[in-house]
Order: sequence, then C-alpha cells, then structure tokens
Amino acid sequence: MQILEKAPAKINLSLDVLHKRDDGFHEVEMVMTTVDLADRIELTLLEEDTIRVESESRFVPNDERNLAYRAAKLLKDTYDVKQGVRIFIEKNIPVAAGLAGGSSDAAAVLRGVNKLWDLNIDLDDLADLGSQIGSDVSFCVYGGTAHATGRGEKVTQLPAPPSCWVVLAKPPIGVSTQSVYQNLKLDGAIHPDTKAMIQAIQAHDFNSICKEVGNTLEGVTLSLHKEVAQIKDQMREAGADAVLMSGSGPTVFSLVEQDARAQRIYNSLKGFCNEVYIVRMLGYRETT
Ligand SMILES: C[C@](O)(CO)[C@H](O)COP(=O)(O)OP(=O)(O)OC[C@H]1O[C@@H](n2ccc(N)nc2=O)[C@H](O)[C@@H]1O
Ligand SMILES: Nc1ncnc2c1ncn2[C@@H]1O[C@H](COP(=O)(O)OP(=O)(O)OP(=O)(O)O)[C@@H](O)[C@H]1O
Repeated sequence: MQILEKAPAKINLSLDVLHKRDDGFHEVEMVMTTVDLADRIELTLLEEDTIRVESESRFVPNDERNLAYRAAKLLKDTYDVKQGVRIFIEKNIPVAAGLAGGSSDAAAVLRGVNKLWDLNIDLDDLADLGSQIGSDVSFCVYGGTAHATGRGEKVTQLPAPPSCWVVLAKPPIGVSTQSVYQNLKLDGAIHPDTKAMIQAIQAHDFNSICKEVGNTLEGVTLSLHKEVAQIKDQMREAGADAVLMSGSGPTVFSLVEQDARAQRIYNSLKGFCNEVYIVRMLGYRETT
C-alpha cells in the first residue's frame, strides 16, 4: 500500500515576538499561510517493524534526525504500532530557509501514516502531537491560513486571503532559527499589528494585507546577512506590492497581484540568486 502526501511551504505574513518564556522559547503571534511550493512525500507500508527515510537531497538527513522520521516514530511509540513505513521525500522546498520545509514534511507524515496504519486520529490530535516535533508542525498539519500563538502551536484557522503571486528568493546561506531567536533584542524591535492583519484577511483586502506585513525577526537576520536586504530592495524596485522575510529567514517573499510584475521580479532576481520561485498563494486548507 502506498500513500502520497503534499507538504507545502509556509510564509509568515506577520510574525510578532512578544517575550521570552521561562522554557527558553518565545511567545509569538503569527499569521501564516501556505504557498504552492511543496515537497512530495511517498509513504509505503512495511510489514517489518522499521522506519526508513530516503531522499535524493544531499541537504536532509536520512536517519532519526529527519523530522519526517520523528513524526513516524512519534505515532509508532504513542499508538504502539508494529508495522513500519518507508518514507521517500522529494525535496523541492529549500532547506533551512524559513519556509518550514522540515515541519511540513513531518506534518505530511503524520497525516499520511495515520491513514497508512489505519489509526483514525483526528486532525486536532495530530496537530497536538506535531507540536512535540517543532513549533511550526501544528500549523503545517492543517495548512491553509491561520493565526498561531503560544510558541506557534496554538492554531486558529483564518479565511484564505485573496489569491496572488508569491515570488520567493533564497540567498545561498542557511539560517539557524535558534540563533536568530537568541540574537533578538526585544528592546526597540519592530512589532507588526497582528489584529490589523487578521482584519485585512477577513475583509479580503489585498492592499491592507500588503500594508500590514511585518516580522520581528527580520531585523536580526538583516543585520547578519546583507544579501537579505539586497533582495528586498530589488523586489521593491521591480514593483512588488509587499516584501518581507519569511520566518527566521533568509528567504524573502513578495506578494504581487499582476502576472507581468511577478514575472519582472522573478527575472530581475534570477541572475542574482539561484533559488527563485514564482508560485501561487494557496491560502486554503487542502487537508481533511
Ligand atoms: C521562525 C518560525 O519558523 C516562524 O514560523 C518558528 O517560530 C520556528 O519554528 P520551528 O522551526 O518549528 O522551531 P522549533 O524547532 O520549535 O525551535 C527551534 C528553536 O527556535 C527557538 N524558538 C522557536 C519557536 C519559538 N516560539 N521560540 C523560540 O525561541 C528555540 O530556540 C528553539 O530551540
Ligand atoms: N525533512 C526535512 N527537510 C528539511 N530539513 C530537515 C528535515 N528534517 C530535518 N531537517 C533539518 O532541519 C533543519 C531546518 O530545516 P528546515 O528546512 O525545516 O528549516 P526552516 O525552513 O528554516 O524551518 P522553519 O521555517 O520552521 O524555521 C535543517 O538543518 C535540516 O538538516
């Protein structure tokens, strides 16, 4: 038996960091949405008691360090499953990019293995379990558009924003989420207006969404990597409606309404940056 699951990347339309908590994590308030750049996860039932991870990407581990492996192991241990699974990851989302690629793979494995092993766990319980793997996994279990609080694991669904083009550009550097949070100085940091972003989404108002994008972590990554600022400038000059770094970076995204402008931004970055993508915002849940 084989199951295919799509694991889409996310962008943070807004990301506010409120304070550092006693457990070392930061209390955040975010608005996240999925875009049509996705890994493809192929799950094959194994009768023997084993979890195998395979991928052609040289950037992801093929062992228990892989978040996809951890997701299958968590379900296996929690529900005392004796069967196994082979997980093949077709990696299309750039790694360590701020696009939650690993988290989305883990979420896809939770959804897919739930079916493969016939566990009948509902989506809310899968999302709860996912938070043990990483802060972004709960959101990725649902996909779509959501307001996320706590350390990111408390997820409330929002309507889909008006669909638009999203141009993504990742400079050739990897960024550690942990070090970005560690380097954040909350005194004087920028705080987006999450409430205004939610209202803009609820009103289906593209211009207001563009006005309200903001990310408290952006200043940290910008100060460490000048390439991020260069990409932002270039996207603005080429006519983006909104420009922001996603998550802890270093990927920068622009939101664009007009096809021709999206293409112009893509073309202007292509020679300068190897990893550039032009995709649609998904915005709605594809999971059931
Ligand atoms: C930057 C974002 O991607 C935005 O969506 C998330 O906040 C990070 O989510 P993630 O990659 O799933 O993060 P985790 O794997 O849970 O944590 C990685 C590291 O980031 C820091 N971290 C993460 C989330 C959070 N709310 N506060 C933190 O301080 C912690 O040092 C943690 O050790
Ligand atoms: N399935 C996976 N795909 C990508 N990276 C993985 C995976 N499993 C483990 N990793 C490890 O996780 C680290 C972060 O990768 P990932 O691509 O998820 O980062 P990210 O997009 O910055 O995440 P986030 O936006 O959630 O902070 C990498 O160093 C990688 O080795």
